[in-house]
Amino acid sequence: MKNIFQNINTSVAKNEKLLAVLIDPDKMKLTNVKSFISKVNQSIATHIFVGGSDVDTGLTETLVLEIKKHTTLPVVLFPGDVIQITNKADAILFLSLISGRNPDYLIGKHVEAVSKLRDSNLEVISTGYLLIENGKQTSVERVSQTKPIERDQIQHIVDTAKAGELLGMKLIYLEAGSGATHAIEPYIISKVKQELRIPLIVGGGIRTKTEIELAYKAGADLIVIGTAFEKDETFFDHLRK
Ligand SMILES: CC(C)=CCC/C(C)=C/CC/C(C)=C/CC/C(C)=C/COP(=O)(O)OP(=O)(O)O
Ligand SMILES: O=P(O)(O)OC[C@@H](O)CO
Ligand SMILES: [Mg+2]
Repeated sequence: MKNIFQNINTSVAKNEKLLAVLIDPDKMKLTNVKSFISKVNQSIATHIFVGGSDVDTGLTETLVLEIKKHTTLPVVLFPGDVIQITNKADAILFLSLISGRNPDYLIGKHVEAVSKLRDSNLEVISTGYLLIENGKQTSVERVSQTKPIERDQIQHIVDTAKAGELLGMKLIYLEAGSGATHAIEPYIISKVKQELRIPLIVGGGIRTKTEIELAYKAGADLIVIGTAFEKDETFFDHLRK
């Protein structure tokens, strides 16, 4: 048992900040995994997330197995759909898209997922997932057919996150979307964090060390970065342990 959620909570209590590298099974070549993960291992990353908005069947499991050959970091599924579930990972963010009003992404996919989760050893971590408007349409918006919350609707963002906590969700994830033009702004992070007692994940469009530091300072407990590493692996050099 890996106790991934418990370890996140312990880090938050000690004010130790966490960083997840997001690997998209659609974009990562299996032959590149070894060298990519060796860079992850030498960096301040604490978690590896695996997922995409739109991934073909089977790709996720093969990728997770390859990643696990090269690291002891926890591998957490961050699935856009049920077909991305594999029990070869350590945990799954059981996302409910609470910024939207599509029943399939609030509860429907979850019911479908149970037959796969029932017999697996995956640690299931209930996560309230909020898509925030970032200046361009995101894959999540397209796939889920939902509208993100406008950036200036601060109270609605805060109330949605808090509603997730009150429903018993274990984590809240503020998502600007992969490759977002505007990452979640620090003042939004800090408003949400002030209201929450549970850990806060922030991702989408974060590309620089300064943006990472500002997001941590505002109250992000765990930051997720995918595109910046996909585009330029030298970014890892700025994030050495
Ligand atoms: C309950 C299960 C198992 C599945 C549904 C889970 C839900 C509700 C997901 C929310 C909506 C969604 C499509 C999320 C995708 C999350 C994700 C992996 C984003 C990262 O992918 P991108 O990087 O945006 O994808 P591209 O790079 O393909 O654009
Ligand atoms: O790819 P980037 O823009 O880093 O976004 C990471 C993640 O939050 C997307 O779901
Ligand atoms: Mg992506």
